[in-house]
Amino acid sequence: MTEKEQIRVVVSGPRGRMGSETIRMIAQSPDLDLVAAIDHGHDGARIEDLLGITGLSGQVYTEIDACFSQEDVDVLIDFTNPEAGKRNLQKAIDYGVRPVIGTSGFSNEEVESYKQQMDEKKLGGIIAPNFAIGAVLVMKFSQMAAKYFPDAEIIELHHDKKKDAPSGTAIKTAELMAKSRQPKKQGAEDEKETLVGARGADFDGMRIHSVRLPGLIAHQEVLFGGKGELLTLRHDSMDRASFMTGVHYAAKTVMDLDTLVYGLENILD
Ligand SMILES: NC(=O)C1=CN([C@@H]2O[C@H](COP(=O)(O)OP(=O)(O)OC[C@H]3O[C@@H](n4cnc5c(N)ncnc54)[C@H](OP(=O)(O)O)[C@@H]3O)[C@@H](O)[C@H]2O)C=CC1
Ligand SMILES: O=C(O)C1=N[C@H](C(=O)O)C[C@H](O)C1
Repeated sequence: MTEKEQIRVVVSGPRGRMGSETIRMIAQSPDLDLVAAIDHGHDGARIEDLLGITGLSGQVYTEIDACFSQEDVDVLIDFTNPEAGKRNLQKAIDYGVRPVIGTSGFSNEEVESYKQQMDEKKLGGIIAPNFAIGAVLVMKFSQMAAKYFPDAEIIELHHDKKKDAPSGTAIKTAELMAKSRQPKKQGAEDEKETLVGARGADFDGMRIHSVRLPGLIAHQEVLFGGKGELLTLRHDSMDRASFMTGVHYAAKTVMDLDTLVYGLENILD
């Protein structure tokens, strides 16, 4: 691809909070071209009519096969739900389209099986639980800190329309921390919950707490306790624009990858 060529992008979940933000980002990015959108309704509609934004190119497809066979597509960006996201990712692999998946809810086993297929095809792609640079840095810093502070708890806080709990970001953070942390069951040996769920979810002995409130967007705190000290790492997404630098970077970077990467941190310099 020459520098002047645009990357041809399809967005799945165009009416959603993240999908519509992604479309606005693409419209402002000279290196990206919005080719089409995948929705589960509105087949054949113009994307600009669907979103009420003038000047957008491309039409809506309800059938991803029809979209990928009729349009020339480089990259699929998916912000839907776990079921649709997995279906769309598989279709992208089948058609040789590079996936950029922001949808949460992929297990490590699923990521591995998609990676094997993509390795065979030498197809680039990314699944990223969080595209905000600050959130990715908190994950990295948490991994560093967990080596020295095995006593840690994660509190993730999101808007009350979020369907999954805990967040994909919290799970990925805990996975990274588990790589450097000595295994340890968090809390008192003989602690008992007098109200079920009071101590949150258990990940490898660490606790994860999910808060859902109107007014929130996406936030995470990782607390580390040691003798006489407390370390708190916190990230706040106050606007969904916070994810767009990472989404844009991922859409460009997958063009030069020949495998599936799990986590934005693995493609940052
Ligand atoms: N990686 C990251 O940085 C981020 C990831 N996320 C994740 O992205 C996902 C979406 O979040 P968000 O935008 O807030 O959610 P929304 O519910 O606002 O958007 C999801 C959209 O997908 C649509 N949809 C459902 N099924 C299909 C389908 N089969 N094909 C096409 N579109 C479909 C929904 O339509 P309808 O409402 O009609 O069902 C809806 O418009 C979540 O998994 C969330 O966790 C969110 C923020 C950042
Ligand atoms: O649903 C959201 O909003 C978010 N979902 C992702 C997650 O589950 O981690 C990323 C971010 O936290 C926003």
